[in-house]
Amino acid sequence: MTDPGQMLLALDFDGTLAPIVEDPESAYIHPTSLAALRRLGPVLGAIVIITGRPVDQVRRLGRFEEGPGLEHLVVFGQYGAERWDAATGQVRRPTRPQGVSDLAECLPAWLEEHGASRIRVEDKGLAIALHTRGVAPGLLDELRPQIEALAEEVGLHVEPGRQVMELRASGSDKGQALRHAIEPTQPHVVMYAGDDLGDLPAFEEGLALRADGVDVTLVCSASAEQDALVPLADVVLDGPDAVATWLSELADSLVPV
Ligand SMILES: O=P(O)(O)OC[C@H]1O[C@H](O[C@H]2O[C@H](CO)[C@@H](O)[C@H](O)[C@H]2O)[C@H](O)[C@@H](O)[C@@H]1O
Repeated sequence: MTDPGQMLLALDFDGTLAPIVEDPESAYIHPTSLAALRRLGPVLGAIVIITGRPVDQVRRLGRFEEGPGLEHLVVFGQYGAERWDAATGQVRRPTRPQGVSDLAECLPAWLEEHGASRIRVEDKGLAIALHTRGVAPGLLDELRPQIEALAEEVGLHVEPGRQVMELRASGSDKGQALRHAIEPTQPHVVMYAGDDLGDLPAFEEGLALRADGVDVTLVCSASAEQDALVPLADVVLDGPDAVATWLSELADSLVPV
């Protein structure tokens, strides 16, 4: 069996470690996943979270610092633009792009003008997310051409997700984040789990690593909402509950009792 010290476990947050809920502020990590990660932390070569969330938010919702085991966790936030290293406490947080400030200024009037004031706005500093869960399902798809035009006007691009569209600067994605994550340890085994379109670049990076001889397992946290990762996945699990069971079984198999 491969030495667990040669393994890297990379995980998306929303829809994979945390169940999808209406309010993004209360999407806490699944307790069983957290318990499994605390057991795996001391034995695996590396555990990284690669998320669209800001690092500060995912640190709070992930409860990683409320107990032992994850002292070496690294979180790549905002699709890799931000990075937090638990071991050093260092945070890389770029300044807010001008386009995001411009967007924040014109967005309330734009939403009003497009009959879309029900859309919930999440300002993430480096990006602005437009959410319709629970308020206006389908509205983002209807307005997609107009949202793309707005993004272009302020020099941003659209990152679509599960009942969300984020307007953010180009220059980072989860594939690049995964590449950066493996650099320090050059693991022989890489496991990546995700659920949404934003995870596709990481899956593609996983396939490239596999072609280079790395033992890669791609895990899809499946939902009725998004199936884009299914054809590329080695393992398809039924959402965050099943991911929690998978992580517990991984811990049972790798961590000495
Ligand atoms: O890369 P991720 O960790 O998956 O983050 C992607 C976005 O997830 C969040 O939105 C999603 O989860 C919400 C809470 O469950 C849900 O209400 C929403 O419909 C989902 O799209 C988050 O709010 C975004 O900022 C993240 O970028």
